[in-house]
Amino acid sequence: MAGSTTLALYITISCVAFVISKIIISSLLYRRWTRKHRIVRDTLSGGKLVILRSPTTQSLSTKVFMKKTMKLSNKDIIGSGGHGTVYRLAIDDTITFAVKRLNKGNSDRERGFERELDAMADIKHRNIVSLYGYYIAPQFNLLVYELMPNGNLDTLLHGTASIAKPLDWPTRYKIAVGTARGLAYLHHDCVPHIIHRDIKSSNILLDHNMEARVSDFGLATLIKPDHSHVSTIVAGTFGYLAPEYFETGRATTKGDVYSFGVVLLELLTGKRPTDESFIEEGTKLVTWVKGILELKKEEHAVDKALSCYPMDEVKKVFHVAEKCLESDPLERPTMAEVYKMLEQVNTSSI
Ligand SMILES: Nc1ncnc2c1ncn2[C@@H]1O[C@H](COP(=O)(O)OP(=O)(O)OP(=O)(O)O)[C@@H](O)[C@H]1O
Repeated sequence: MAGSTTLALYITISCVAFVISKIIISSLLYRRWTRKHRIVRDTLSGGKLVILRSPTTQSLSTKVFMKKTMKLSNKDIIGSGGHGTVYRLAIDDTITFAVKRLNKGNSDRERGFERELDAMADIKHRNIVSLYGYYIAPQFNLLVYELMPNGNLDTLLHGTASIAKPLDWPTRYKIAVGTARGLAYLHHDCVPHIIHRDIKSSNILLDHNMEARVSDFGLATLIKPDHSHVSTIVAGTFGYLAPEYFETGRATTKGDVYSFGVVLLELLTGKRPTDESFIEEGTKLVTWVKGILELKKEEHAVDKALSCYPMDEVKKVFHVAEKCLESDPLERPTMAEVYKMLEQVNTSSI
């Protein structure tokens, strides 16, 4: 009898200790979270604004932020995509943000929003666009990013008259290395690892220094090490998707490597992956370049807008792209290897 009373006592003490430790751990985690974030409830719109603590947001008045955000209009639009509209938000002469607005009512967008938050909240890297905060309201959600003054790579490479002069080779090379560095960080250094799933030139933004920043994590997948993600729908952008993705629907880091290979070809050739001339000829950028590389005639594929470039470097970058674009994903290098190979193309310029 005494034995069973002692046992009951032990079980009770263990349960109480377990519950207390859970409460302590939860409150410590909450305190850590609130130290990193600043939460403001906006009673007018019924929304919740979360500003992530950073040197840029330190002096930011949330009242001013909300007031200016609510006044955003069509004249402030800097871009739009499948997941929302992006506005330029100027708080004052020194503080500007890019605000992505996602309308509610579409569950895909909701999922995109949550994925983007999960994927981005803790990432701080020189080649990834920083998230400064977010706003959740009944009618719409907002993501607040650092503003990239030089826009996106797609416009810089393929845009029309508004672009003053074509990108020179050192800038293209720097963008290639920076993007590879950012992607290698997502694949290998983030916990959990992140598959971007929508690498394309319009998702590579340029800062004031023409340093590449990977953006748009709307389709990103968080994966545990050594696992790949299986999705039931084919997502991503036509022209950039790895061939195996159409068959398996499986998003893998090697799928991102393939898409990055397509971006390298855009930088080298100045052509879009779905250029009209390819469609007319029943081919595509990847097939066209592979044919030229087999003949060892790289100079025929180089962007005509590049007036002066070191042929040996260009050839090496074509070679890296070729490896990224292997049909068999197992033959493709990892993003860390791609970054290393690119870095070695010109050791003096980085
Ligand atoms: N932080 C930013 N700074 C400057 N411009 C930005 C920023 N974020 C997005 N943009 C601009 O807004 C455009 C739209 O961005 P968004 O991520 O919504 O869509 P997308 O990548 O073009 O298309 P999709 O979402 O369909 O893949 C970008 O191409 C870019 O030009």
